[in-house]
Amino acid sequence: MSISNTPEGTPALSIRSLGKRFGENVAVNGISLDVPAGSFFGLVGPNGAGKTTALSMATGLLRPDAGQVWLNGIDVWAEPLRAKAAMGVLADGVRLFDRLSGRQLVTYAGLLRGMDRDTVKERTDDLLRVLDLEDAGNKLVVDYSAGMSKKIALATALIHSPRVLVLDEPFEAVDPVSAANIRDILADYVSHGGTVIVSSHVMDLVQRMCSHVAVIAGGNLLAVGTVDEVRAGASLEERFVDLVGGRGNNEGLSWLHTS
Ligand SMILES: Nc1ncnc2c1ncn2[C@@H]1O[C@H](COP(=O)(O)OP(=O)(O)OP(=O)(O)O)[C@@H](O)[C@H]1O
Repeated sequence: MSISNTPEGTPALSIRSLGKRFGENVAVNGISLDVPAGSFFGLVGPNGAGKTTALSMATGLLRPDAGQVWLNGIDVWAEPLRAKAAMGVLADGVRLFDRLSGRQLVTYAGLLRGMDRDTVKERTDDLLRVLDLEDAGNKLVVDYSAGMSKKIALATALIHSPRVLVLDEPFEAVDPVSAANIRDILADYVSHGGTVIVSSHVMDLVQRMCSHVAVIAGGNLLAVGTVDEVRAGASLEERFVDLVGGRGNNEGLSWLHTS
């Protein structure tokens, strides 16, 4: 089955009983969920919830202890090359080849994907322009700010025009103008048939941007569905706090009071 022959209705991403533990610590506790093709899917959860671990397993970066993952119906761990050809990944905490310039890094990502040089050059120019990195294109990535690094990593995830984008915290450290540009790019991508899976801590952003959302905490899936289903009349932030708990732990820092 080729990617273009993916049967109608096949989820962009299917996860079944996915689990990972680090020593005694269960990071992801047998999660199952489907990400509908063409959706803008948010993954939210408190710090340490298991988001990065789950996304790393879903994208073939971290081997699961248990469970299975299919991307467009392709088993990610059985057929990694085919699955990875269909995805663009912005991973959290993965080091970039930072002795390359931004332009070289994006070019390298395109060539690695088997694209021809002219197309790579054209798309690299486009990506540097829309991500406001034209001036920094010839600077080494090691000298980039956190937000610039995030944007150039996003460019490497987009260059081959993947069917599914998996983005771990794409807005972290990114300035508001660039964030708005990235949102526009992603919304346009989804409106033309792409699927975006994005983890974020910014509930307001997820509520405005995403069609679907999953809430995880302590490695467990607490809620999943359309954003309207999950928020059930409240704001996503209120619903998140209800589901996850943890408010009211801020008593007892009287030593912090300066008057
Ligand atoms: N390589 C690792 N070795 C040991 N423990 C790990 C490792 N990676 C993650 N963990 C643990 O697994 C749990 C889930 O971490 P993970 O990074 O997936 O959470 P997260 O939801 O992405 O958090 P955040 O929002 O803070 O980025 C945490 O308890 C974390 O300490």
